Amino acid sequence: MRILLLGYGKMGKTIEQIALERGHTIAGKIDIQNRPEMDRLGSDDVDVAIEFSSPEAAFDNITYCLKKGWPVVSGTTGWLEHRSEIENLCNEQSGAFFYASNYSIGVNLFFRLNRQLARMMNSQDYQRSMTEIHHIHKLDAPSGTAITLAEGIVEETESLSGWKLAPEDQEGYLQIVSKRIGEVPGTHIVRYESAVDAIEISHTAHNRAGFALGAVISAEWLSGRNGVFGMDDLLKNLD
Ligand SMILES: NC(=O)C1=CN([C@@H]2O[C@H](COP(=O)(O)OP(=O)(O)OC[C@H]3O[C@@H](n4cnc5c(N)ncnc54)[C@H](OP(=O)(O)O)[C@@H]3O)[C@@H](O)[C@H]2O)C=CC1
Ligand SMILES: O=C(O)C1=N[C@H](C(=O)O)C[C@H](O)C1
Repeated sequence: MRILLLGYGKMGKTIEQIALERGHTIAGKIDIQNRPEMDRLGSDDVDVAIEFSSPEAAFDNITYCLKKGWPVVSGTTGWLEHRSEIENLCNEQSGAFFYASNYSIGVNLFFRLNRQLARMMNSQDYQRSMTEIHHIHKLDAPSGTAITLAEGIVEETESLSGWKLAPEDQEGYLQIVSKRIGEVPGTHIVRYESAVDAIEISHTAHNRAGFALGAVISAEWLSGRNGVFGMDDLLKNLD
């Protein structure tokens, strides 16, 4: 496939390496400096755009691609208040849009484990909390992955009605603590604490290769499909 890399930072570069290893070609590498280069690419020059840019840029980038008729795989976090607008545009254009807050297969297994544990703990008297740790360059907090985990816990827990980012803390809300340390690629910890014991589950990314591989596999999977998709569609047969 001819892949347009929209956002050529830490993720864009890792995706390029994995895409080339899997036999794909790169139709363009776009970042903030050379964005006008996209205008020179025609509808037929790109098979799929993989978009990992910034919270401020994602909405315009995805809109641009869908209007151009390019299928889009996006992993940018921190812009999801506009998600339904993008999904509507995709459907209006009969386009293809794939989104995941985290493309790592391990994290998507962790999402399922998290939900199952939350369901088991629903009627148990434990204090629930979450910590996410990322590198100091990250622009958004909490991480998109932490939000997905929190949504899973809130949906499975009758006593919770939402989440709050620390230092905000309110009864009936799951507190998420965001830490920014060095070059940490991404760690998520869910903790249940009682007077007598604690249960903790965690996922630790050792590098960005798992995210990038998942994004390239998603782009391959999206080929020939129209509609709005996510990792649950791709991993349907994983149960
Ligand atoms: N879903 C997932 O699995 C994962 C998601 N992410 C998310 O992906 C996003 C990118 O992460 P990462 O690669 O680490 O970040 P980087 O800051 O390393 O890279 C972002 C890139 O986007 C470019 N960019 C900024 N604005 C625009 C624009 N308007 N048009 C085109 N390109 C633009 C930047 O250009 P310049 O350098 O010139 O500013 C930079 O090259 C983040 O939101 C992050 O949370 C990250 C890892 C995994
Ligand atoms: O910015 C990052 O680096 C990451 N962002 C994603 C998120 O916000 O969850 C995924 C991963 O944790 C790395």
